[in-house]
Amino acid sequence: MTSKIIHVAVGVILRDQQILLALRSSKQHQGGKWEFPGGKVEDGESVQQALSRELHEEVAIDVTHSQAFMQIEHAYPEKTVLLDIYLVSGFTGEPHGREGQPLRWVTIAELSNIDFPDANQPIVERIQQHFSKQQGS
Ligand SMILES: Nc1nc2c([nH]c(=O)n2[C@H]2C[C@H](O)[C@@H](COP(=O)(O)OP(=O)(O)OP(=O)(O)O)O2)c(=O)[nH]1
Ligand SMILES: [Mg+2]
Repeated sequence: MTSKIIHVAVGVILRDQQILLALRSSKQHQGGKWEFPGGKVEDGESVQQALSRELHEEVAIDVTHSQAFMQIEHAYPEKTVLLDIYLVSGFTGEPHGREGQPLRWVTIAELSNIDFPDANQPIVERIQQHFSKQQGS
């Protein structure tokens, strides 16, 4: 078993106070779960370059505004991932699943009821905190 940590660029894509999710295919690691679109950072790429590339490849959007949000390291039995999560608040194009994967928009409250990979629980909590503070201020 390899001890290499897999670095993943993850986009929390926002539009009209909703967030875009994609269904991971049954053949993928954590298949059948909903995810924030994204993928592995390749050698020589910055995380933001990887984010832009992955979101273009997976959901056909071009990122125009993103900001670092949080990082999570999570050990699954078979691999350890470092999720590098960005808020994507500006993009061009209309999202669609370019790899045939279903997409859905959910409200921030609805995130609590989604079947995500285990690593994602702290992301959901942080998003909900972040946006409840913003609304209250
Ligand atoms: N994109 C994404 N990956 C996540 C999330 N939560 C989580 O544990 N992961 C894990 C699952 C995978 O082990 C890894 C991401 O890999 P990926 O399958 O998206 O990578 P990729 O797009 O480069 O795909 P591939 O070319 O290897 O098929 O991170 C999430 O919300 N979004
Ligand atoms: Mg991916």
